[in-house]
Amino acid sequence: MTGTPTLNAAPQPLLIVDDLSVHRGAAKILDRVKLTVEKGETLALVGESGAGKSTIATALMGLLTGAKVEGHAELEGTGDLLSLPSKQLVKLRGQRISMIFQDAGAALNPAYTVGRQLISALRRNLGLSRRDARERAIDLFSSVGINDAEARLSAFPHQLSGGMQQRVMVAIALACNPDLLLADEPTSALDVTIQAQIVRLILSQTRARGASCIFVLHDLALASQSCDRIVVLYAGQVVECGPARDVLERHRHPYTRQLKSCVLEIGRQDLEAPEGTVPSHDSMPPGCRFATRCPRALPRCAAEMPPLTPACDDRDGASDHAFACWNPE
Ligand SMILES: Nc1ncnc2c1ncn2[C@@H]1O[C@H](COP(=O)(O)OP(=O)(O)OP(=O)(O)O)[C@@H](O)[C@H]1O
Repeated sequence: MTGTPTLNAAPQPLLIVDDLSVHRGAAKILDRVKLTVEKGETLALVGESGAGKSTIATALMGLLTGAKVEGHAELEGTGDLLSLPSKQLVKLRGQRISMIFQDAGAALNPAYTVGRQLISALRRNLGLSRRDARERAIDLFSSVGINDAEARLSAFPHQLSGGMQQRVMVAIALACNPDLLLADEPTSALDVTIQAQIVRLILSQTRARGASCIFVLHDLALASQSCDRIVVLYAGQVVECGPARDVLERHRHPYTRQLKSCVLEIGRQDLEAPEGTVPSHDSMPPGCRFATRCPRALPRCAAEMPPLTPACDDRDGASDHAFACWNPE
């Protein structure tokens, strides 16, 4: 028998996104986005409003409407999510990949109790009996910190606080032990005092299940504290990516520096807002999209798009830290 070299083979990533582009009419909302999510890893997508973070998450869920999607998103054992027939995608949602939305109040159905919404997800996806699904729903509610879980099953969404509604969404998203959780700024509609609790809850629950998570965040500091790797997006493109610590402490792209100083210096009188505005999607420059706001821009930057380049500055190339800039820091 001929041996096959599988014993020492590197584990396959859970998700490989390759050249994901999204067009809405003439506007190119995402431009050849590449990212990889390892099994059990938490990846943060950061960037200012309009960078395309939610579009990535929604495209992976197959929920984008009115847009042309190009590229590939290989989910291990499933194939390309972007070209799966919708019947297969429906089956996959909840079971292998699930999403927590920005506003739980809007995502939950106001006409049904939260228990009914969770129990029906469990019955539909796992084929549980009504009684087993109810028991599992109580366990899930308890595991996400909902007190008096059994009684809360009969609450309607409007009877719960925003934080409780988001805990319900976390329970529903994790109900069927998905391999990949997409969390799209799940705390943006919440009081600051409970934002950190919900972020911690999502990360601890995903990690406890060995699942991977793509976390959409505005806040680079929060991303670096809570996630393994970071992808920084600007105007639909990846401008820097790598291990969270490298991106925060050894950033090379001037935009990452600006994001970082916005977070670290917020509240200071001398905070320097980036000058200029993000170019409009239907008239993007041929070169770097950040060039018009960049304090380090060279003539070349406006004319030629910089490719993602390995940073090679850390741990003998063991890190996959990379940046797209002609004049990096
Ligand atoms: N349904 C839509 N129709 C038209 N344009 C859209 C639609 N959804 C998003 N866009 C545009 O796509 C771009 C990316 O939006 P997206 O919501 O993905 O950004 P984001 O980084 O998640 O921003 P935010 O942090 O504000 O949610 C924006 O310019 C937005 O205006």
